[in-house]
Amino acid sequence: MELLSLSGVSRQSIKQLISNDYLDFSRRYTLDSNTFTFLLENGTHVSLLANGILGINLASVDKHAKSIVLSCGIHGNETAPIEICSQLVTQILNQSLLSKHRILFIFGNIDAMNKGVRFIDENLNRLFVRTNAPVLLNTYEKVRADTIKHIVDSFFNGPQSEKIHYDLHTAIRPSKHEKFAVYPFLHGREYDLEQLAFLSACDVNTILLSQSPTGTFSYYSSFYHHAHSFTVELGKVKPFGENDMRNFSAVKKQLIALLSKEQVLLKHYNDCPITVFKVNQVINREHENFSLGFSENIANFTEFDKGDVLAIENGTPINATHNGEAIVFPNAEVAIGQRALLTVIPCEL
Ligand SMILES: O=C(O)CCC(=O)N[C@@H](CCC(=O)O)C(=O)O
Ligand SMILES: [Zn+2]
Repeated sequence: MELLSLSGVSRQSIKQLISNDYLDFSRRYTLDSNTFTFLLENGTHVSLLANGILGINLASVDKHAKSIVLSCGIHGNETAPIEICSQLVTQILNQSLLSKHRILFIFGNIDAMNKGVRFIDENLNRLFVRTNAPVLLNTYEKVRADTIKHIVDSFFNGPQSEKIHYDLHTAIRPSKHEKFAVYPFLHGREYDLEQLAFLSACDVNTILLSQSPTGTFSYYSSFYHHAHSFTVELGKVKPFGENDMRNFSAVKKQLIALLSKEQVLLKHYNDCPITVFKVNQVINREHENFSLGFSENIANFTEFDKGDVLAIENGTPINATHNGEAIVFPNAEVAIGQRALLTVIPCEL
């Protein structure tokens, strides 16, 4: 799907296009002017800040209002989260959902969404870094990451309030824990048990504690803005229209509660059936000659024993260091220098 220009289209028609079908609008049209804002009858301010990036603001500042970023489509073929967010936007625009909080809805990689692929030139979810290094090649994703970072920075630098970011994904392969979340490395800050109880209410009962900085979007908002941030994996990648939305009813219900209530009522963390893992190894592909030590299509969280070969790089094996060490996100085809798999081991919080 080629993006169409909005130049020459009246403001009223743009408002109608956005309100009729926001996902379709985002996939079809490119925003030429800087921003486009309109007001709903219930007082909600809606601002289109860039292609696929929509800000929702309250009529008046409320000291309880949280600042919530819901991102999806950072990988273009991970469609279920895009459909969930698009349904939430529709409910806000048709005023069946009144948000009590500031929200930023982000469809990450619009071009990749339109082509049904993970990315166009490079993995967008490795580009959430701040650097002064000269840009050698301005890929679609580099430009998009800059736009997203800029908008997220001004959103989180707005009114001081609780900051939350759920970056919603689906995984390439099946998983022994269908829904799970990556808790970015906190540099010594405390884990937030209420956040984990919220994720549990969303049916996300497996948490991976990252142990080092990364270039992911959730790490970016966590590190630079001290937001409660997570990469949330909601199931397996499927094309648009093929997701069984019943699998996401808990997450959708909880997101609606989060947006529409001042405070969501949650179980205590100790009463949630949460399993916690910590990252044990981050195995990067450093050479052309790199292969996995197991079949490409085994499920995430498949366990290995100490000494088992997890990958072979330039003839050198990389082994599991613990019994029960499990693999997550294996992908031998990543660009050189990027993460080819994670391994995790169970831990306590
Ligand atoms: O299924 C896969 O191999 C990839 C799924 C995915 O996109 N995962 C994220 C995780 C980000 C994080 O570690 O926080 C990614 O790889 O970008
Ligand atoms: Zn993803």
